[in-house]
Amino acid sequence: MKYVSTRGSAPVLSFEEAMLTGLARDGGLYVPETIPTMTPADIAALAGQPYEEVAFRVMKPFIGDAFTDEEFSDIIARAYAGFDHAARAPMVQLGANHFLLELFHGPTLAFKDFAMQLIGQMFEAALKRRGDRVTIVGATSGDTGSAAIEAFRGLDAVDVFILFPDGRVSEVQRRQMTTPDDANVHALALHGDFDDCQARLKDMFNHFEFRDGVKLAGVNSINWARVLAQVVYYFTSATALGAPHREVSFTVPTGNFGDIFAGYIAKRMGLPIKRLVIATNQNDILHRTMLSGAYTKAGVSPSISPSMDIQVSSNFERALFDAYGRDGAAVAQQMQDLQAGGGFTISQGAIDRLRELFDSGRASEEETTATIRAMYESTGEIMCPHTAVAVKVAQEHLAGDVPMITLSTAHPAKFPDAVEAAIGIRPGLPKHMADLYERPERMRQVANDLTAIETLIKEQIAT
Ligand SMILES: Cc1ncc(COP(=O)(O)O)c(C=O)c1O
Ligand SMILES: N[C@@H](CCOP(=O)(O)O)C(=O)O
Repeated sequence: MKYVSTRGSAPVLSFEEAMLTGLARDGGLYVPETIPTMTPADIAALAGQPYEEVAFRVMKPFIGDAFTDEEFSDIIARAYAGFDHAARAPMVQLGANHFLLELFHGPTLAFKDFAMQLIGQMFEAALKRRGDRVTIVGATSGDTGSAAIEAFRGLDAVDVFILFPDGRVSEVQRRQMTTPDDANVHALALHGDFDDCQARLKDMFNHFEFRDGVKLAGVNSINWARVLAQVVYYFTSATALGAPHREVSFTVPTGNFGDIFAGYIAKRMGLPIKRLVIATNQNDILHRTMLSGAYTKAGVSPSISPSMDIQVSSNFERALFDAYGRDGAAVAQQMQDLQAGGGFTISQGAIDRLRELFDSGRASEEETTATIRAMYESTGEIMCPHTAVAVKVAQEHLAGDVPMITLSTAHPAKFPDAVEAAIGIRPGLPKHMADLYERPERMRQVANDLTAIETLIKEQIAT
């Protein structure tokens, strides 16, 4: 399996090279050259299998010969051993034909653990074999950072630097990033928003002298392996509800478009997904784009679902690449327009193709709070604000007898203020994090300035 860049002019790589490379050298994102498919019989055979077995069968065609079957099985087993639910991604029913897919049973209580625990294991195995070490830099609006730190802390072959927007993540998210005391972990509070963090990260990848000097690697959904790991739970949940004999739809709380893009890949692989619904908070650039065909940046306004406070949605580029018939030059032009002028207009053909696949909706702050309250009152379910955004949008897209699966992306205890404001109950942290508020914090403030960030990283690596 080979990987190509969405901008069409970077080297074609193997799975392992793409995983260790992160951003393509032309500024694009790696995607598989072709999408492997599964037959209805292959999909039917997944029903009732353990999560780990489904993960192996779904991901194996994408990884080529990066790992032997035995190595890959062991990697998967280790990745999910720390989850606190035997099903890994269990479902609960919210109402007639509406299901919640709980993706917060990993160590840091968000869906990011599904991919990050796996790529932590894959990086370790690949770097050991190569006798190499890398510098991982990540950008986070709260959950990617904590999951990355948990997955890579204490490893000899990596230093991890996480840029988070100062004051714009929840206290639990911040403490998850600032309290680990491992010497290879560095939490950097950047003076800006998540888009600034992600833009500086991409600047670092595009600054080849720095990139090559520190052997930069990425664990954001820039990294194809992150997206791949997230494809698996679309299969486990859909087959549990009758796929491939029955179509299902998904609503996904969306920011950087990685999670919903994983659903798109599942569909391309043959999973009978009827609709993929993009759910945004008040930072609704993706919903506006689907309505108008114009991707136009507005300022980020902080919300009670802070992990989705994003305006430059990285993986949308991967969807555009396919919508433009894999024309890398067309994508490169649109990305240049975004950088230079703050937006671009999608061609009629490409937006039509996107609308064939995706629906969209938004939830305001008030609607998010009202949904947390209504769901608690009607089902007893306590949900995080990101999940509530998606539930509100999903309710607008319930259609007849097609089951709707809404992704529940974080544990409510990561956002206790928003939950308490809605229902008067402050969700408690699980046992392994019970002393989070007592642990000492360690972080560095950093300006939204490429040179300042690169200098800090180089200094830390040298010590
Ligand atoms: C809790 C939560 N929900 C939803 C999202 C949005 O996911 P994506 O960025 O893959 O669209 C994020 C951030 O990625 C998140 O942390
Ligand atoms: N919401 C994310 C933002 C980064 O997304 P990623 O999937 O590209 O890593 C976060 O919580 O950090």
